[in-house]
Amino acid sequence: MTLPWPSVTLRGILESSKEFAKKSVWTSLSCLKTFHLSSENFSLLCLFSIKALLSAHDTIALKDYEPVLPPMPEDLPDDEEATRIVCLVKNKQPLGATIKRNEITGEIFIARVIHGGLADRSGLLHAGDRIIEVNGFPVDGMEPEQVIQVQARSHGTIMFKVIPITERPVHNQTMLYVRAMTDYSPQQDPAIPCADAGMSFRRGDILEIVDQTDALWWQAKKLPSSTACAGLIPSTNLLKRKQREFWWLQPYQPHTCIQTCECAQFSLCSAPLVALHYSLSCYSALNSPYEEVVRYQRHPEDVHRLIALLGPSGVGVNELRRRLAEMNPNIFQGPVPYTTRAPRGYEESGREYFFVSREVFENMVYHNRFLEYGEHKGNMYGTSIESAKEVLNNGKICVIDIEPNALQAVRTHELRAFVIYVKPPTLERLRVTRQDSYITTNYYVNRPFKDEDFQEMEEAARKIESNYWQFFDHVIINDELQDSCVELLTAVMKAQDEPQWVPASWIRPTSES
Ligand SMILES: Nc1ncnc2c1ncn2[C@@H]1O[C@H](COP(=O)(O)OP(=O)(O)OP(=O)(O)O)[C@@H](O)[C@H]1O
Repeated sequence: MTLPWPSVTLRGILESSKEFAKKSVWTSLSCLKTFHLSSENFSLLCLFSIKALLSAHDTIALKDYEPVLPPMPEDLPDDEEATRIVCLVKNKQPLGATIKRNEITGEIFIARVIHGGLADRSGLLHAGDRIIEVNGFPVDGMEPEQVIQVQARSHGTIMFKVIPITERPVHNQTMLYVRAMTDYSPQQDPAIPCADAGMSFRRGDILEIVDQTDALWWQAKKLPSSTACAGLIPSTNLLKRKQREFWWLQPYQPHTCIQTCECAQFSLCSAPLVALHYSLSCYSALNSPYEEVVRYQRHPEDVHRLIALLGPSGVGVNELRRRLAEMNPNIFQGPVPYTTRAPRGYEESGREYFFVSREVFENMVYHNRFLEYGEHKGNMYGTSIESAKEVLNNGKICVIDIEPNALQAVRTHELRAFVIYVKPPTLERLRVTRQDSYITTNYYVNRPFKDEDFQEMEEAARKIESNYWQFFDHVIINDELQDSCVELLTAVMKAQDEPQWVPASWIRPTSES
């Protein structure tokens, strides 16, 4: 689709090319004179330059440029500067603007112009402009849907007569990048001004917010972005409001489609607020539907980022962590855990475990010094923040496995965890790959996998994904063990050496922190 050109512009191209040719000739001549070339060379070069310029001019002048725009209307009103005629070339792309009607006066206005869309790129239509005519049809008093029909009927070009907004508000847009903490589908949102102009996203997606001028509807692009055109998404405040309403009004029903809304991308701006389904299962999604992020690359002299592995029981988190440590124990290391059990003969405090009394352990729990802790056969076990930091301060890469409830404790400024989710492959692939593997459960140590184990693993994975997907920096499907080890090593090195999106609060204070 080509850019919409106002009719004056094509003519302008021809005029400016002639002007350019003239100017270039004079510039060339004066330059050559300045360099005191011999009169013979000077006249030769002049000849070449003139020939080339004239030939370029002739080529441009002989060409027919498509499409041919309609002539400008002759009956333009006297107060001409008050109105503007805008001709856009129609193609399959939507116009990239929404309209609204003043319910008292019946006047039609441009409600918003979508960033990077056709109207925006023309630079000729702006939010607040009043539309008087579309293709010669006066639109005052029409319903927005009727206006859409008028513009939909036109072929080739579409002409708007508008009264430009007198004082366009100046918005100093600051670039904002966020990680979506919830799913959103404009097609399931009856409140969106125009579903076709909306942009869907999933938890964990990185969004570039290109326009926050509207308090309710922001414009954003999903990264990495292949499109120039932004889409509408609910603002933080709007999502929070909907989440609160939904929280009070409805029992949790996953993925309920309440109502679908059809509308062309040129539609009424305001719509009634209807309670929506958003994933509310995660506490932090309720706190903030978007997490502000920044691009962060670890400085080679900084401590490494913590690597946190997470997955359903039996998927192979320990196996992968063990193999990674074996690859190079000088680089990869786990933190030394704490326990209240008595040391065995060969064990040394600070090597296998830190052996501490229950009183000391409970004191550490009280002061939030554990990333995770639990009780097993009457003894307490736990991984402390200090143990992880000690590995990192020694210049090594600390690799730990965590339960989902430790996510908040590791996603901090001091540990800067890179979270890797280990996902089971399909049931068929589990049956094939785990034929010679053994599982340890609450009741058995090392017994062969059964089909029920695989089903439980799949079910646990579904729950983890539906609640925590937004926190995963990388996902490994643990199918063939060897491939997973290679993928893990690659991801771990990328986390340390390549730029990553991290919460902005890790780098600088934010309004949320
Ligand atoms: N890709 C794989 N192919 C075959 N066997 C695997 C694979 N990954 C792990 N295993 C095996 O599956 C078994 C369970 O793995 P592991 O103990 O690492 O699970 P886990 O995720 O740490 O579970 P838990 O948290 O319950 O300890 C082990 O015998 C391990 O060798």
